[in-house]
Amino acid sequence: MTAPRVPAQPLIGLQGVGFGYDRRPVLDGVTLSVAAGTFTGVVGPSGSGKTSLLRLLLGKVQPQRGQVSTRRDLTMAYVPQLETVNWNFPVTVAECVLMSRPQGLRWPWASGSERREVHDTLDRLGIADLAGRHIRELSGGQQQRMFLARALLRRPELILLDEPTSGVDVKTRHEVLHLLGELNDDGLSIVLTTHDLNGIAAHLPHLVALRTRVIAEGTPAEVIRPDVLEATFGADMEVLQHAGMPIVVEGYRDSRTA
Ligand SMILES: Nc1ncnc2c1ncn2[C@@H]1O[C@H](COP(=O)(O)OP(=O)(O)OP(=O)(O)O)[C@@H](O)[C@H]1O
Repeated sequence: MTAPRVPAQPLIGLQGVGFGYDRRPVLDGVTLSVAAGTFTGVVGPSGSGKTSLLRLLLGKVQPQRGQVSTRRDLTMAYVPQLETVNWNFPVTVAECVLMSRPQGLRWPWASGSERREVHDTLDRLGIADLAGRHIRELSGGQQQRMFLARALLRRPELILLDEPTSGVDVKTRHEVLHLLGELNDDGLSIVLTTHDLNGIAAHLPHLVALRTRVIAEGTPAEVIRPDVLEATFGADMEVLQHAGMPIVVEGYRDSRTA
């Protein structure tokens, strides 16, 4: 006889969360749960509250209404939007990655095992040969990988990425997505935000459409639908099906009736 399955406690649960920076609500009545081993994409227009949601999950800001329950001892790491980073900071890739350690060690003082760990992480992300480069001299895709390396060095169970593929080319976007898929297969839980419905969202197992509230949640087939997209982005979009995957055609009706 098999034991009854007890649903695993979520890593983080949001119940009826309301949040705003001033009196205007940025998030309202948001109920969500991040389960172990899941890979979730949060989609929504600019200003819909995606970054604020990540900050709530991280515990950087507190809800004004409702509750955020985080499993005790949960280790999280955050990969910021690249535009928010100060690239003039005079450090190499290896130093920048090493500085993510809680003790924030600079390279000259790193032990052999710390150097090896940095090298192995950079190697896994395919940028070990860039370890000695100044961070300003990296391409967008390389910068993204360096921040992923920084996050992974903290050995998180959950990683939160804010727009991880904005400003990178199609090939890099595929590589980043593939890499995240591999990390998720290895057990890492992932939440990312994206504007990119066709290039990213359609390829993820689970999506949340956000516009102040959760408009819809589910598989890409359940979320990437004209009614959900209209309610989320306020725009008329047609959705085609190709090889079992939704493809969004933006401005379809507008261009026909123009
Ligand atoms: N520190 C802040 N102080 C005041 N208002 C803020 C602050 N950060 C964000 N906001 C406002 O809160 C709203 C939601 O912002 P948030 O960054 O969460 O949206 P987003 O969906 O991540 O947007 P984007 O896709 O453009 O990054 C926006 O209207 C924004 O101007």
